[in-house]
Amino acid sequence: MIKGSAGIVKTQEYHYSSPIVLESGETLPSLTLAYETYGKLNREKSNAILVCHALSGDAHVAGFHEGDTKPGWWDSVIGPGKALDTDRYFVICSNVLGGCKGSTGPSSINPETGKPFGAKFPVITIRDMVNAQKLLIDHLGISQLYAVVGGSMGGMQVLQWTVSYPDATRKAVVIAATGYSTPQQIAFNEVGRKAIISDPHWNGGDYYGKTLPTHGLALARMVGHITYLSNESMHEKFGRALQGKDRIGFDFSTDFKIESYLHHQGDTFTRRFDANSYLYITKAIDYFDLTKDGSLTTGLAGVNAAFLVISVSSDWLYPPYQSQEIVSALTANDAEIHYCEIRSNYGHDAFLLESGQLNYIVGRFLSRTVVRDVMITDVHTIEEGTTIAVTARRMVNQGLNHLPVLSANGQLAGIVTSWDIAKAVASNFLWLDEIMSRDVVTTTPDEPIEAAAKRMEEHAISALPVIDEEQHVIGLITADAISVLVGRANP
Ligand SMILES: CC(=O)SCCNC(=O)CCNC(=O)[C@H](O)C(C)(C)COP(=O)(O)OP(=O)(O)OC[C@H]1O[C@@H](n2cnc3c(N)ncnc32)[C@H](O)[C@@H]1OP(=O)(O)O
Ligand SMILES: N[C@@H](CCO)C(=O)O
Repeated sequence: MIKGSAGIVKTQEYHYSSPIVLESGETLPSLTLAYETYGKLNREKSNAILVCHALSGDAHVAGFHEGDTKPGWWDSVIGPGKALDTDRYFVICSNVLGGCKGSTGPSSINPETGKPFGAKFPVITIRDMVNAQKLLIDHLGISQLYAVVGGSMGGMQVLQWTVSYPDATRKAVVIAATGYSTPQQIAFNEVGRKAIISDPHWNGGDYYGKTLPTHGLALARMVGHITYLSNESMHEKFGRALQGKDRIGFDFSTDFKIESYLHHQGDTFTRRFDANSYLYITKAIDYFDLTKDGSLTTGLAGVNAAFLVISVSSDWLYPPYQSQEIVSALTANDAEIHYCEIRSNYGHDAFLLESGQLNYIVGRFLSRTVVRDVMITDVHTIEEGTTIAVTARRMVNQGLNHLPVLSANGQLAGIVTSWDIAKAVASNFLWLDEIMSRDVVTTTPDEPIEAAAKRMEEHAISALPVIDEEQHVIGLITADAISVLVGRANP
């Protein structure tokens, strides 16, 4: 497969000018979201994928800004032929509410005072971030997303989407995330926040246009960055190698490469990130908790999407057991769920680095079509014991070629086709039970579409009832629907 670039992109802005009530009960007077899009929205508006970014990401997820040599932060998985294939999908990414890359956040001007919000910005949550994204998606005229995808805090937003708006996305990809923040995660975030707040230049959050609290922010990033790596990857990358010297200095200057590396990560971060945004976004992460009455199963009870959950073997910040808890909760709720643990030494940041594994796993999940995706759910049925005359009239009036027959307890008992009816009339049969096929070939909602199509071909039939575990008919899939699917390029 030839993998290409999403090309040159520009960040756009969406303005929402009405007040927004936040989860805290506070109100934001208006909202701006910075966003980018890649690929084309199809006519049915059914191929949109929203990418949600992690703590320090932004809307520039793929392609290049004019004149730049470095692509967006997840360019390795977004573009023609990649997992989020921009030849098929319309990919959207927006900077989160509370961020500092074009969306409304603490560094934005408060329209009521004409000054940056600073620490007067209301505390926001992951749910608020998702509500803001929903406004953007509505603005783009998309009633249902094909998928929502994200790693780390992006994965939390994905889960929140499926809970807040159960019918607004068909698929959900949750990578290196959790259903709730643990004390250990909160603890690391609090150390970062304390580092910022203890910097005298933080000045109660009022530092815009003055000296910035870079020292505190760099320290916060250093602590955070350690949690994004793994013990193995640090060994591999740095070992005990010294930085620019042959022997240890017996002083407090930089000795080891790992120290120099962390200083570099801290320093570069302060050039691209706002300290107040760091405070607000880490708070949103800490507050994230989808459990209800202490149970994640209860918290995820209303979801409808098909899920792919991915964890990373060496991630000790969001360890695989947390992804497995999401999987258990979804399984208990009968959700369609696929789980995969990536083998990687990179630690938490593997979701940004393991492009080979991610392209394969996410690409397969996104391009996989199952019966549920194309079945008709508004299925006409008829009861056993009906006369052929009544059945024939029903089929003619509704323009039906296939009619599942139900027993008195609502289970599938047989099927009748217009061809059966024609034969029955010719042979003077009176009752449906005399002519219906009792040995019905069926399918289930999660069967891959290719398997269902093959079965239809083998049995030379043109429709399959879709049944649940209790033999109730929940849909119907026709050969016509499958040929439409095969014939069109976009999902
Ligand atoms: C969704 C989102 O999260 S979006 C934001 C994602 N991006 C970030 O978070 C940026 C911060 N960086 C990271 O998180 C990670 O570094 C990644 C995942 C993006 C990239 O990982 P890698 O490709 O393995 O890069 P690595 O961690 O080795 O860092 C390379 C940098 O460290 C520097 N470096 C390496 N060794 C040393 C050293 N001994 N001393 C000083 N600097 C060093 C390199 O020069 C390079 O600098 P540059 O980034 O300014 O060019
Ligand atoms: N590198 C990621 C880690 C948090 O998931 C970020 O900075 O957003």
